[in-house]
Amino acid sequence: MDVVSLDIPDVKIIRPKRFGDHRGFFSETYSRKAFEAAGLLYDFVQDNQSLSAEVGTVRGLHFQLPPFAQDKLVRVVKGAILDVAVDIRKGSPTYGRHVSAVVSAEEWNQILVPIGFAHGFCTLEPNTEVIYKVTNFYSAEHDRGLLWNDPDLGIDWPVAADKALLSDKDRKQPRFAELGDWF
Ligand SMILES: Cc1cn([C@H]2C[C@H](O)[C@@H](COP(=O)(O)OP(=O)(O)O[C@H]3O[C@@H](C)C(=O)[C@@H](O)[C@H]3O)O2)c(=O)[nH]c1=O
Repeated sequence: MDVVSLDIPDVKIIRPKRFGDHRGFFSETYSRKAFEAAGLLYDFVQDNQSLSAEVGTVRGLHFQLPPFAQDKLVRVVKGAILDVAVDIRKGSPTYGRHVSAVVSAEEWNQILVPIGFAHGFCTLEPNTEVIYKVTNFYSAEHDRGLLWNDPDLGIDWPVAADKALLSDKDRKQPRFAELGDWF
């Protein structure tokens, strides 16, 4: 398993080994042992999967408030996404900044987005399936978001605002300037 830190080093790209043969391949997509050996201590409690039919589907930017805040380990089993993590840790030297990375079935990479980041992605291929592990249970009351294309965040999304496919909720998320002091 390879681990590479992004420009905000708490966000990491992980690439599990893949063993290919004439049948296809085998891969341990998550191993607590391998994570712990790399110094990554996470207690994942829930697995999620989403399918996005259209290219240019944007989900995000999302996070849950304490005590239901979640670390997320995100991978793609079909298609590709541009994944984005925004640092919302007040007092962090990179507060308000973000990192992004293409995560895809082809690359077989994963992105680790820790607590204190708002997370979102845009699909780059049709019928993209994203699977991710989280370290806390879903809580609708603690579910929060930020407006995906808030100019204050300056995220270079691969889709125009008038073409992006969004949930009703995500179309009207609050601006970064309205963000509370949660992390
Ligand atoms: C996230 C989530 C949603 N749901 C339900 C609530 C709702 O009825 C339906 C769809 O929820 P959403 O519209 O929030 O789904 P979605 O927009 O895909 O939300 C996800 O976006 C990405 C970017 C993340 O980072 C995830 O943590 C999650 O917030 O599924 C659960 O039951 N459990 C969950 O863990």
